[in-house]
Amino acid sequence: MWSGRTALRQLQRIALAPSGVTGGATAKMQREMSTLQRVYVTRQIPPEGLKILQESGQVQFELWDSDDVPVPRKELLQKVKGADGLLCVLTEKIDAELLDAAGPNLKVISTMSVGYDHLFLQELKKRGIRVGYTPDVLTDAVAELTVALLLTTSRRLVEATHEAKTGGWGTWRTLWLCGYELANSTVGILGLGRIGVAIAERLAPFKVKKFIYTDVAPRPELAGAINAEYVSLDELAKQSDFLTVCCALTPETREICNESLFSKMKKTSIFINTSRGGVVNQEDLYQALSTGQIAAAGLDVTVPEPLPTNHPLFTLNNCVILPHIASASYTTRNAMSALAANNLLLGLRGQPMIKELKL
Ligand SMILES: O=C(O)C(=O)CO
Repeated sequence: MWSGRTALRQLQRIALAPSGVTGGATAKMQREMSTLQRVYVTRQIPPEGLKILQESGQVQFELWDSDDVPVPRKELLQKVKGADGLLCVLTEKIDAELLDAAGPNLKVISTMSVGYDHLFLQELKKRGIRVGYTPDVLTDAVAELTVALLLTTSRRLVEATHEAKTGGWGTWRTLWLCGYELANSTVGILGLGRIGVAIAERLAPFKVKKFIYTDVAPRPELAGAINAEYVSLDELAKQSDFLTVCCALTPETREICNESLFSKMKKTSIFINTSRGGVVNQEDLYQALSTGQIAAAGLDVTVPEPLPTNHPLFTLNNCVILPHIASASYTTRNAMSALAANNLLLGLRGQPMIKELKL
């Protein structure tokens, strides 16, 4: 095992070398490296996580040294061969094909995300592969962004700045660019977890009248903190002035926001989604928005991502679309990176991870 600054610098050089290049490692160092566990990192992750891996003295890792494009699937399948661990982000499908390509050494997957719909959990369970993920550290950032998106959508900020910039700003008008306010409103949360609670805590000071939520079962331990009432999905749709989706994407929640849900919502309701695009039937949402069935929608997530610029949803003034940035603060992305790295190292040492999925 290397120790000291020279070895660390050498390890960093190897870790950060472009694919397949092992810098200027000597034969001795290469022998020592062969005792380190092998890890592939599918993205240039934020520096805190990289530093943890580099300074661990536990792993040698290669990474896809870009944040602008995901690692091509072919390259990924090649690079995971023989790896002990994989640190990935949500753009990589971790399925049977990838696990077959990796082979029997693979013991740990650590995803730098709270969502895990890109992981084929049955396959991972079958093969005894442990999974780390990054809940909690992103709750504040996601809740903040959800509130920002809700206000941007309900108070028509994108339309308003566009009008101001492009000459649409005439005289002060009595009903021009009017939207909907949170005061005295009912806010519905579809899927109550840490993020839903954090959103409600931030919205409460806006004088929301009532919080309601639905989930597979009541969650009194969470709902108590925000005084939220458990209702059916139908009631959630009927009563909510603002309906915010916070559930994970699972077979049960796929396209749960569809024509049936939108048709029960009020014409004045605002729909917000910062969870996963797959929970929404986008054709049904387009219909609901374009026919005035609901007032507006704010989406941070879509199917596919990126949403093609010629997608019909982009033609609507009452639809605000963000490029999946809910957790995108420097603090949070570094915290996610560090947690993903620590989960990986702990998992590879056979110890409990800080945040591990129960498979
Ligand atoms: O972590 C996730 O699951 C995201 O969607 C990005 O923060």
